[in-house]
Amino acid sequence: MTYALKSVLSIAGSDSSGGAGIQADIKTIEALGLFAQTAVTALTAQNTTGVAGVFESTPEFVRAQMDAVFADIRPDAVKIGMVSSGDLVRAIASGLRSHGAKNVVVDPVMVATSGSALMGEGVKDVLVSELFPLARVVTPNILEAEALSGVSISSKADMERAAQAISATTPGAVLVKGGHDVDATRADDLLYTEGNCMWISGVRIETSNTHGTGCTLSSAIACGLAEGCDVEDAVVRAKRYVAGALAAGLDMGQGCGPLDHLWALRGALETRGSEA
Ligand SMILES: Nc1ncnc2c1ncn2[C@@H]1O[C@H](COP(=O)(O)OP(=O)(O)O)[C@@H](O)[C@H]1O
Ligand SMILES: Cc1ncc(COP(=O)(O)O)c(N)n1
Repeated sequence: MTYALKSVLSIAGSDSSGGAGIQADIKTIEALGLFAQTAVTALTAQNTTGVAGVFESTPEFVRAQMDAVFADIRPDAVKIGMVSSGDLVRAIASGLRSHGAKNVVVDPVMVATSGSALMGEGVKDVLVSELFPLARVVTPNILEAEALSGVSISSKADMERAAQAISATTPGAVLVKGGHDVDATRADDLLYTEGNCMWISGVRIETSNTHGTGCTLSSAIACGLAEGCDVEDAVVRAKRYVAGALAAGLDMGQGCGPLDHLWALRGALETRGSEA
């Protein structure tokens, strides 16, 4: 018997430490049973404590990767992560348009969990004008939502105001993620679609090992969309997957450590790890 899988293309940066970026995306997509393809926008020299260097791909070479992917195994959804320059954003937008890409999830990655900047000055405006119009979902965290909306966020009402402002820049849904600060016991995310606010609730898991949560969430959302879920279902399922990966208790590295992307399969694997 032969078979095919639904495929998700991740257009994002490589994280040498394996917890975020392209590496998180591939692990997530494959763990959820889909087929991962990639277009690498940059290499980062990074670990759980910070980013030591960034080596950007050229816009032409990102486009060449996209063309190669779309010409053969056509992706059912596309996730966009770290894009560090305006020229890269423009090349990606042009590629998405000419291939008629569907189910585009844009994660407007600006700063790594460790605090290092991943986006150049002025790139935010190009991201908004070029990529947001093509998105089915955009997924800013609190800091990114503040930068995109100009609303300073310290409450759930502020998250709603920011989402409303951002939604003026995209035909897609806006998911403002609640992983940072607003509530000490909850990690509730706000999904803003066509003028409606819906809270996707989550209990805050007590851990500092959150490197790659946003990358993991956005690629899991892309998986749901690739499988034909509506946006709400895709977000609910993705949030459940991230919560499991955080709650698993993986503890590695000296800073904000990675999640366990294979948490749901761990019992079936021969390698079960050892106590940290
Ligand atoms: N400590 C936590 N417990 C439970 N869920 C979390 C926690 N931290 C983040 N999340 C969830 O992970 C996802 C990514 O959120 P966030 O960490 O805000 O994004 P980013 O990685 O882009 O900063 C969201 O669904 C958020 O609610
Ligand atoms: C290459 C790359 N892309 C994205 C992130 C953001 O990670 P997070 O999901 O923790 O916000 C990262 N640290 N490195």
